[in-house]
Amino acid sequence: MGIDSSWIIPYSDEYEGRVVHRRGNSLKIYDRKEECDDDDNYTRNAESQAATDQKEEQHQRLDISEIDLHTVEGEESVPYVVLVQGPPNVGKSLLIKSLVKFFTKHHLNDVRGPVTVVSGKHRQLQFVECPNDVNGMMDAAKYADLVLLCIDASYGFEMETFEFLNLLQAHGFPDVIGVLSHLDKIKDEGKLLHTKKRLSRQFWNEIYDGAELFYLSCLDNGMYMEDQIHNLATFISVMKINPLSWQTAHPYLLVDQFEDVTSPEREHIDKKCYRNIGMCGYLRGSNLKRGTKVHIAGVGDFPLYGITSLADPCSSRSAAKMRVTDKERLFYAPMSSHGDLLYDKDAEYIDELNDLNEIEGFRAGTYLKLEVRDIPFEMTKNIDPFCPILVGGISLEEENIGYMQARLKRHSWHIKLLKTREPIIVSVGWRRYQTRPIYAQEGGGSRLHRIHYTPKHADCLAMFWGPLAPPGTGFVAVHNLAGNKAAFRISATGFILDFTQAAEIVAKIVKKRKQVGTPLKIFKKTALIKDMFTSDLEIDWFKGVAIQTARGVRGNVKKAAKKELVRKIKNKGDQPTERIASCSFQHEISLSDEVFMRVWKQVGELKDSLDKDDPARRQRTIEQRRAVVFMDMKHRSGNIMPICEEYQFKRRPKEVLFKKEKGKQEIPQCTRRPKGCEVV
Ligand SMILES: Nc1nc2c(ncn2[C@@H]2O[C@H](COP(=O)(O)OP(=O)(O)OP(=O)(O)O)[C@@H](O)[C@H]2O)c(=O)[nH]1
Repeated sequence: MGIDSSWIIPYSDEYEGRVVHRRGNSLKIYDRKEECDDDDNYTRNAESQAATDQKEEQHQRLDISEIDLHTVEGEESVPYVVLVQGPPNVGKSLLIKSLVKFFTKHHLNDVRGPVTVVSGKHRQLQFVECPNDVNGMMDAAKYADLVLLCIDASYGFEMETFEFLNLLQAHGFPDVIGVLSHLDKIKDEGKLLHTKKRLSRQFWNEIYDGAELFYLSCLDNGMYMEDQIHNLATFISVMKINPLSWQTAHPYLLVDQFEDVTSPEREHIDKKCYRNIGMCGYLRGSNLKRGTKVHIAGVGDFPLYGITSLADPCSSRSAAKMRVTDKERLFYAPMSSHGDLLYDKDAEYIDELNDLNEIEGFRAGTYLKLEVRDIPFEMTKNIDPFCPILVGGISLEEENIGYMQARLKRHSWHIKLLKTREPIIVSVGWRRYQTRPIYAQEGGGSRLHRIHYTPKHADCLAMFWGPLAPPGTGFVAVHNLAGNKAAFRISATGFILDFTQAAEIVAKIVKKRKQVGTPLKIFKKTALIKDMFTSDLEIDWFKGVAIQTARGVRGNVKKAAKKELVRKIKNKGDQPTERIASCSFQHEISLSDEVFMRVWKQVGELKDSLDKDDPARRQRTIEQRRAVVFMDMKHRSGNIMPICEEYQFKRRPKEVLFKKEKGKQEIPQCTRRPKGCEVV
């Protein structure tokens, strides 16, 4: 099957240090122009490269006999989240199935939700397939301990990979291992070696020099070859995994079992009633203290109604207390219908609840069931086992809502500049929500000049209203969440600077304004101007400031006009004689002239009245082509609208996919492969 040519971009020159190249129906991203040329000449160099590559491959193959899977001491019992990420059809599910088969000898039909396996005496691994929608990718970048970045070698790097790397950069960079799949599709030996070399060089350029990269070169009975999986599995079983600072500072759960426990009577009366839910998962990061509020990604902030400590369903130590067969002990994937240990009071394993140390709270590593009440029905209606649920604990400080000052840089692959007050969706901390920032640049002194658009290649300040996040927290901004868009979806990245002095910052932001006045009386080159100032005091402040008429006659403000003179001119004693400025001009002006003065004016409140309005009205104010469907969360989250999983977008017309810059070159908007397409 060929590629639909409508989404293919034409050949483009260097772009962000890379070359995007179209050859026939295939489209690839190269690190450097030479690589692009190299690719054409690969056959000439193939023989000479073959020897070098074979050596590299030999180095890469691990001597597994030297590694003992069960001798790693002192590791925590909480499973590491191994996120398998990659563009559609790259082989993510197949990789998880092959790894699960290697560790447990079980065959997994579908990869739904997290799959936990015991990989050794001291290590459990939880495999999660990263969804391809932006919401799922944003959350995954926050909970991943290790990322297996899958790249289709027969196609090359795709947009999803670059988007995900940007998300990782903003949320802290966990360990990343590259996995090249579909190598068996490249039949020519020379081309295969050349592709391996080119992709590994590109991968190292993106991650770091010498980053681990594994090759999966053929299938055996519909699964990856066992010896190749053995190498990868062995490596992830023993490698040191470093937790991220945001993760260690917060308690969080990746839900591997979800229950709707609303009473059927309540549901019968009102189908759209608020629901009570139970969520199970390993407590990660820091301890969970009583009274901690949690944020359910995409839904909102909720207090915890109940916390129950359960036996670890995938540990050889506690498995005896659960009703599982011996075989299932090393394998736990309730959403994939394996080891479905439904919560049972008799089997409940409670030691840490009544005697819970109030100061310490629930320890990280404990398997918990969290009960949350009054959740909007949309959450249970839209639940998707392929999209894992992230539940993050929030500190008291993060419960508040206010102004934040951030430093932001537009991503140079995003075609448009970001416009002040245009709604964007930010992913910061555990949350993702829509806000309407004001962009500014440092002006003279302590002044901040409001700018209408973000600079093209430089960073700027962004002030926005939202749930507070600690200074230094990274964030990502996107304009829309549509999965079918061809364009690069990350609009900007940045980090929070401060929120404590928000009110002062707001007072400092100024914008350019034109004050307009009209002549009251003209005495040759001097004129009395009305309607430009609000008081005589203001006229005093603006003494000497340049003014101009619409015809271009320049002048400046002199002083407030004398009261007797104004009274005489107006000829009505009771009319106000204030706010009339005496101004001098280069030439005589006429009574029909309009006089302008350019001033800096305080922006005032950042949060405009729209933020307080109901969701329906707010929705109407957003550009029509981006019709975001919000949950009605007004009563719970004040004036912040959380983003739910359910979105509807109108397709952008095809012609907008190409934008000409300076009338010269077309900027590539699409290197995303439509699902199901094959390279010919
Ligand atoms: N020939 C070959 N086929 C592969 C390879 N890896 C995966 N496939 C096939 O590609 C197809 C898609 O694989 P999946 O594992 O479902 O891919 P995925 O990334 O999970 O796809 P999505 O869930 O749609 O994003 C399956 O038919 C696999 O058998 C490979 O290395 N070589």
